[in-house]
Amino acid sequence: MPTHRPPVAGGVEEVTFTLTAQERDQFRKVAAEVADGLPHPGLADPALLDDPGVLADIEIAARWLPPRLARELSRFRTRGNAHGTLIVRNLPVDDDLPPTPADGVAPDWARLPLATVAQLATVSWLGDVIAYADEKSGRLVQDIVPVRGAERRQENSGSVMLELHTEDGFHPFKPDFVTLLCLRADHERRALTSTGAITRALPRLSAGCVATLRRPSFRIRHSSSFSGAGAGAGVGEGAVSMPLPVLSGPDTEPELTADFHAMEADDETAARALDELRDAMLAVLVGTVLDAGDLIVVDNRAAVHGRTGFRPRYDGQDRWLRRCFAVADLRRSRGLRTSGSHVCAPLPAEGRP
Ligand SMILES: O=C(O)CCC(=O)C(=O)O
Ligand SMILES: [Fe+2]
Repeated sequence: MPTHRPPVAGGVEEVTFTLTAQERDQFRKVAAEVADGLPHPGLADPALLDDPGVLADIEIAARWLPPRLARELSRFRTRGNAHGTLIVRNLPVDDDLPPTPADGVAPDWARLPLATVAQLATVSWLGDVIAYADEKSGRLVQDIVPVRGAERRQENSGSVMLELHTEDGFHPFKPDFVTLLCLRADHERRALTSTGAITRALPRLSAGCVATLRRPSFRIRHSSSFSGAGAGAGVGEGAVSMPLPVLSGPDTEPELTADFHAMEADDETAARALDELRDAMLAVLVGTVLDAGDLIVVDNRAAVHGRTGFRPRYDGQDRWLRRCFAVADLRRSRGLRTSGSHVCAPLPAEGRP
């Protein structure tokens, strides 16, 4: 069960970048031009967008993004910031939105050409897009909506508080960046997307806690979304990762892999260290309600993210985000992908490629 109290909204102003109306129109023009040329003939499955020609066209068009935005994205990719989070407001999205899909899957990405191209163009400044065959059918751009019956799940289809987590922390090729583009806020604007950065939590941790978190004494249960409908023949629900450290890398700016719902500690000391980390994270958490056209980028190595609870109505106007991941180096996952594809095959049974 989720255990954290909601963050106080705010604290994100210093990492928020808002496009002017003129910049949004410029971006809209670039995205619309690419979108008009899609889908390319011969796409294996237009729903997946997993086509090198399409992605190359989007990447080239992304060179014409408003320069202020390109500079922000480039700076965030190379240097990061204190919150491990960048919020971009006022991105172009499609005016004529279909109803929020009740089953969690939009009819076809081509129904949302502007939002899709705008998100992929933004992502191309962060790295290479990546997806996983055993999660959301391997779609490069995934729909995140509340699903009836899944309310209490610790997944993005739920609507109770979603516990702080590293995205797909159990996966050897987990995303380096998670992007969430909002198409619709929840009715009451209660859903706060929250992030907690390790560099801000670190000064609150005891030396003993840090030393323990650097031991490979933690395992992450595979997300249940990795074994749901449409999943491949991977290890599935119930599988756990290899033992992992929570912290790795440089002393002052370590990398973080944590999940306060799905992470298991191997012993009492490790369990206490994880509790201490959670308390420290709660003290530094920042949160924001995403509105239509807002995109949050989380550096998945620097920060954990989660979401407060909200009340879906299942009336076609529910909260709707679209998610897309990037990695700094796609080649590392070559053993799990067929040539030209950005989608990783299901993990083999031992949980390693
Ligand atoms: O709904 C949100 O704001 C966050 C969802 C989330 O963690 C995800 O889709 O990875
Ligand atoms: Fe997430």
